Amino acid sequence: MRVLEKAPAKINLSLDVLHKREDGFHEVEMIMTTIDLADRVELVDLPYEDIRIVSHNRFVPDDQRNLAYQAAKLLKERYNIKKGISISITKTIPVAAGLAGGSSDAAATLRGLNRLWKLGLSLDELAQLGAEIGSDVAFCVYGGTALATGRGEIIQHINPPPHCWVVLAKPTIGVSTADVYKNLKVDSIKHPDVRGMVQALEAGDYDGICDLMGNVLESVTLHMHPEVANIKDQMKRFGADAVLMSGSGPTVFGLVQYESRLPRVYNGLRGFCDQVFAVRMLGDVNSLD
Ligand SMILES: C[C@](O)(CO)[C@H](O)COP(=O)(O)OP(=O)(O)OC[C@H]1O[C@@H](n2ccc(N)nc2=O)[C@H](O)[C@@H]1O
Ligand SMILES: Nc1ncnc2c1ncn2[C@@H]1O[C@H](COP(=O)(O)OP(=O)(O)OP(=O)(O)O)[C@@H](O)[C@H]1O
Repeated sequence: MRVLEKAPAKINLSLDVLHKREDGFHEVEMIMTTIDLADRVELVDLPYEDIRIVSHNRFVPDDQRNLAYQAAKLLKERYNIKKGISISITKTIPVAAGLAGGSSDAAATLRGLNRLWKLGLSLDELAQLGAEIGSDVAFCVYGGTALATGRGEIIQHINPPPHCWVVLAKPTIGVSTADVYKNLKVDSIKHPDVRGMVQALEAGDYDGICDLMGNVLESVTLHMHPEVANIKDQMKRFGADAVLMSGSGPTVFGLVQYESRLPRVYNGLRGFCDQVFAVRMLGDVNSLD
């Protein structure tokens, strides 16, 4: 049998860090939403007991380092599944970009294997398993729009952002999430108004959302890679309504309300960056169906 799952990227409309925890992780408060930039995960039964990763992207590991591999292994062990699986990942989401590509592939693998192996698990149960793989995986299991707290695994669904376009530009550098958190100076953070962002989303207030966008990890990544700040400036100059770095970066995204403005932002960025995308928000929780 064969199962196909879409694995969309996320952006962080707001990302705050409250403090460093005893377990080494950081306590966060962030707003995440899925966008229509997605990998494709295809799951096919194998006639022998093994987990095989097939990917034609040279930056994607094809062994136990792959988060999709870890998702399959976790389900096999937890539910004593004596079956083999081939996981083909067609990447569209740039790797190590702050867009949760690997996490979304893992989440898609959890959803897909739940169907293929008829495990009957709820999304909440899959999200709990996902949290064992990585902090962003729980959100990616549901998709949609959410307030994420804890180390990112406690998910509260909220209203999707109003209809708009998202332009993304990824510089050629890759960024290590662990390095960014390690270099964050927790005591000198200027905190974004995450709860205000929840209210703006609940009210469908596009201008409010634009005004309240903020990400405390920017200070670290922009310091390490000044070209990210340059891309932010260019995106603003070309007419995006609001511009922010996603997650630990280095991808920068800009919101554009009117389609008539999109070509100027998109084409302007193409002069600076190899990887530029213009996509829709997919912020509705049912967008994975
Ligand atoms: C930056 C974000 O992508 C924003 O959505 C997430 O906070 C990171 O999520 P992720 O990549 O799934 O993170 P994980 O794979 O769980 O952790 C990678 C590393 O980032 C650091 N980390 C991650 C999440 C968190 N709340 N605090 C941390 O300090 C830890 O050093 C950890 O070893
Ligand atoms: N399925 C996968 N796709 C891409 N990278 C993967 C995958 N599985 C494991 N990885 C490893 O994870 C690293 C980070 O890749 P990923 O694209 O998930 O980063 P990210 O978008 O910054 O994640 P996040 O936003 O959750 O911090 C890569 O360098 C790669 O070695």
